[in-house]
Amino acid sequence: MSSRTQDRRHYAVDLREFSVIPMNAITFAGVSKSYDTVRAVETLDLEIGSGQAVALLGPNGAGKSTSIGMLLGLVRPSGGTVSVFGDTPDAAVRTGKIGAMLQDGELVAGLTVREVVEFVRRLYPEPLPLDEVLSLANLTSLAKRRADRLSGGQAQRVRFALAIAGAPQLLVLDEPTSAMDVESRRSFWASMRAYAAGGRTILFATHYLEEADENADRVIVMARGRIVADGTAEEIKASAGGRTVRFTVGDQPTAGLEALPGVTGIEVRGGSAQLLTTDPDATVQALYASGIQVRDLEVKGADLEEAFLSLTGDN
Ligand SMILES: Nc1ncnc2c1ncn2[C@@H]1O[C@H](COP(=O)(O)OP(=O)(O)OP(=O)(O)O)[C@@H](O)[C@H]1O
Repeated sequence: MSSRTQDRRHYAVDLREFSVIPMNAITFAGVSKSYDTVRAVETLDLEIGSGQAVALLGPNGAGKSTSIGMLLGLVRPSGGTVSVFGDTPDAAVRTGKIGAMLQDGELVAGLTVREVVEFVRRLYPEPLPLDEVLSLANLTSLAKRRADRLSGGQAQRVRFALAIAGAPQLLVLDEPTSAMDVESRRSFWASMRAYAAGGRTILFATHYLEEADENADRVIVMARGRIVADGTAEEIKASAGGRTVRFTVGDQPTAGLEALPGVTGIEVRGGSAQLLTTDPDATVQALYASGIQVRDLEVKGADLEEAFLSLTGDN
């Protein structure tokens, strides 16, 4: 075989491998983190494919920020390895593959919005065009304003602009809308979706369940350092009790409702009862057979809030 044929074969094999094995954007393999006696993250195994928008949802202290810190190379894991597009977090940050918007971060005093964004853009090898960054972050009309004289929501938009300035393939946002009012939040998520539309990967931590529901393809719920659920918002709702059955019960005794088939939770207040159930048909049949006089019966999907509380054990 000539060396030329050998070269060509080698090339063909490489190409095939490249197309068959899609690279994960994020891999956590057996990752844990302890701060002295506090076990912030238990053994975490997680793969996030390229192009997904993923919400990391969980109550205070669940381990979200610690996981994000490890992803960005800011926190060293106590065990396991984190990789980003096959690289270490440090290398991925250095080469501009990750952009991040963290919970705080002062904006440079005395510079305009345009100057701050331009300054950061220039740190990256292949940044987005300045006008595109300003437009994506909804900052075009604020470009000449001083960055240290903005409202909380406007300052968050500048932080978002800085996070996308280097055209990162992975954008990581830690509770990005915590200081925003409803309107700012809506416009922020529109910007985020516009950025994600180019096949980029987004990971964001949030306490707001409706944000996860509306903006993520996949929702990962963490509690006490562990993943307690992982799926679409719909799957998570279904896995945590599925449906609610509501009805008016008046002042009749309600003992025994919790024992009806499928029921995983019950709340009785002001003459109305609400049952969380995995099997609404069986629950309703048994309810009618129980002798309780049921009025205004209604069955609907549990919302993500109920699912979340049930999964994290915070109810
Ligand atoms: N630098 C630190 N030193 C000691 N303990 C820490 C440190 N950072 C976090 N922890 C602890 O680790 C646990 C996980 O915290 P982490 O901030 O990762 O959770 P979180 O889900 O991001 O919470 P929040 O939503 O409140 O930001 C908590 O018990 C927290 O008190």
